[in-house]
Amino acid sequence: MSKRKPLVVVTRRLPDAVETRMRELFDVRLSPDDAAMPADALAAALREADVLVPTVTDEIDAGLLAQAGPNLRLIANFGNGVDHIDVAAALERGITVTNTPGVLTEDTADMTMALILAVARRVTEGARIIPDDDWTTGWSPTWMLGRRITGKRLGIVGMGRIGQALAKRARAFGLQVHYHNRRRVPAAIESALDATYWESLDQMLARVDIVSVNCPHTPATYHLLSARRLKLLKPEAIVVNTARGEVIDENALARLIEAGDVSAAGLDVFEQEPAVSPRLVKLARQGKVVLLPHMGSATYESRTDMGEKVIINIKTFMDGHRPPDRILPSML
Ligand SMILES: O=CC(=O)O
Repeated sequence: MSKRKPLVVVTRRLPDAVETRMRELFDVRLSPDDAAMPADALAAALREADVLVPTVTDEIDAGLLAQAGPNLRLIANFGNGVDHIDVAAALERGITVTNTPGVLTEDTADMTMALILAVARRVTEGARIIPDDDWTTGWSPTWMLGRRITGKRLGIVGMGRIGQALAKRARAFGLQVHYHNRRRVPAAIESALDATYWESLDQMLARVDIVSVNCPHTPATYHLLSARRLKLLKPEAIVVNTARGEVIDENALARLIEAGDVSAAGLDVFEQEPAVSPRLVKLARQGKVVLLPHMGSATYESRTDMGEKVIINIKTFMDGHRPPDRILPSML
């Protein structure tokens, strides 16, 4: 009697090469239309699948996990952040959860640097002027002035892989690197990055010109940049976030920018994606914030490599071994 092949259900379209490989390796059900999976379809997938491959757009909470079928053994997330999955509830049910770390580090750090430059030098605002036929006066000594970044202080909140990759880029741009992290990074890394550690996030925030959020969203980092902490920033400070919207109190940030207490922001992530606060959208129209639709890892290379990581995690798991990118309780 032939053994049933495990069913792998994928919630969104993945790069062609990844889908082709999955078809070769697994009994796979791919997304026909790339729409975010509605909750009832997600529940049905959890009931049927042996392996679920979700993305950040799938909210997998304890209630949904309670409906999982007995076959569901692995949730192989396509993406680094797993804050959309109740991992503790999954682990309690004996379901392994994996992610795709490492392969999107450089691209996300690039996008963070791009946002810093875009905000400080008004790149997106400037880029609209010619297509909108608004360049009537020609070059002017006092028009479209931004802020120099060379010599300024960058405060990185979360000095993991992406934070460190950002620090390298920032050094090349002549920024002074400061950071806050749960744990101080090893001295060799700190000295290679010429980075100054701040045990107190509050103290760092009061001293930096640019703050970049590069930590995961966990219960401990929810609204880490709270209204109180954002108020510690200098009025000319720029806030950048390519991690998760929930780490910043988005409404408080919008209020402070409206009041001129914080200068500007570059955000790639939001608290209620894909909905974005109308206040932030208004500020974007006024050129005070740059908003990107969650594009940090959006390169062909990252997305293909993420898919390969998902495949390796599934394959290793199916072969009876521990997949390399398991989320452990200590990471939650
Ligand atoms: O946001 C994207 C990811 O977590 O990989």
